[in-house]
Amino acid sequence: MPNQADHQQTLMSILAKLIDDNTQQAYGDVWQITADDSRLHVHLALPYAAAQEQASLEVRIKEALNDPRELTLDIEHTIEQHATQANLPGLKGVKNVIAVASGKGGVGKSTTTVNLALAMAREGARVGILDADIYGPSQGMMLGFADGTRPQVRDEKFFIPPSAHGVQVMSMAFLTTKDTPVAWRGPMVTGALMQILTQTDWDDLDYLFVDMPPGTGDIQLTLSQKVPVAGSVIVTTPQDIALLDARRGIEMFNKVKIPVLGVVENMSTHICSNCGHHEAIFGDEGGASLAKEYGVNVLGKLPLSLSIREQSDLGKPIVVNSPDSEVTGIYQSIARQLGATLAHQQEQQFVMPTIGMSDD
Ligand SMILES: Nc1ncnc2c1ncn2[C@@H]1O[C@H](COP(=O)(O)OP(=O)(O)OP(=O)(O)O)[C@@H](O)[C@H]1O
Repeated sequence: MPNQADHQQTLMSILAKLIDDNTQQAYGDVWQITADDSRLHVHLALPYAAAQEQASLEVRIKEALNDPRELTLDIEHTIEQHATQANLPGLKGVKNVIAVASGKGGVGKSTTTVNLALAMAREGARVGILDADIYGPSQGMMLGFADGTRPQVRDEKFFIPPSAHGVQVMSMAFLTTKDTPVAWRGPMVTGALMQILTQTDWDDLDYLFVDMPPGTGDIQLTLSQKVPVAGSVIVTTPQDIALLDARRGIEMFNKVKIPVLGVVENMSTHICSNCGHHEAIFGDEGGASLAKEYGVNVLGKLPLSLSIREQSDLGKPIVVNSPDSEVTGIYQSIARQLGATLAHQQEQQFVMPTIGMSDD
């Protein structure tokens, strides 16, 4: 009969070999077990947030350990600050900026950003959104902010971002009126955005998602050079033309040495509203071949879904409005993989200095 300590060692080695669905690698040495005659308490320490995996992990752990004792699991996360391109100084109050970009407009970049950010918050991370989509800022509307919402201002200089569903949000739309000129020239756009970015009092964020303007022109390139970004996500639809533009997006980030953490394929399949059948109208290999070509992962595929559109339009994105839906499950999985991918970028593991935001 093995003694208690040996037995616990055996259980730990079983858990170490368990595959983390978010990295497709074994979890390794991240477990602790405390036990008595009737209870087994498992502690999991992760470098990314994964609260929504609690129930499914409990089931997997129970199966793997095959131990009759009552099992409890707690998942702890510690999110590090990661390096930025060209070692740009980070933003005060923000550990990691993640740029969400698309090679062309209308592919669902803003919808993906908002749902991804909300999903990340539901995993337990502290999250913000900056709507940098200056020509069509839609984050305020999608998060249900009333027209005319304005951030509070501290010391006549710093914006305090309003929150929705636990996510801090800043948007050019909060600072402009319908009379503000929309024909911004490039330098004005980047200047205004950098100002919003650095003059917002972000409150202790693990991730700030930046909803980039669509495309890969001068504005996008300048932003990619100036905003201190830890990683990027490319949103595309599966049509060849969108994929071509997504390639340009990846190449833009490669050029400025921002890691592309993955591709999200949006409007990937059509679900028949009569029978529920999924149909890949534009083929189902586009995102995968793009990802393979550039050595990045497809983080997930979202169907063309009426509820995604309707719920965003109502100011209640699907992740908060239908938290138990299949689509929300896809966003949650994308959020966890994104956090895990950033955390495991070994070469990006340095903690960078933050710029000071003096009050004078
Ligand atoms: N998976 C989806 N299923 C159904 N409708 C979607 C889906 N994703 C986005 N949409 C809808 O498509 C439209 C365009 O989406 P969105 O504004 O997010 O695109 P975008 O790429 O950010 O556009 P732009 O770059 O021009 O601002 C919106 O009406 C949105 O609700």
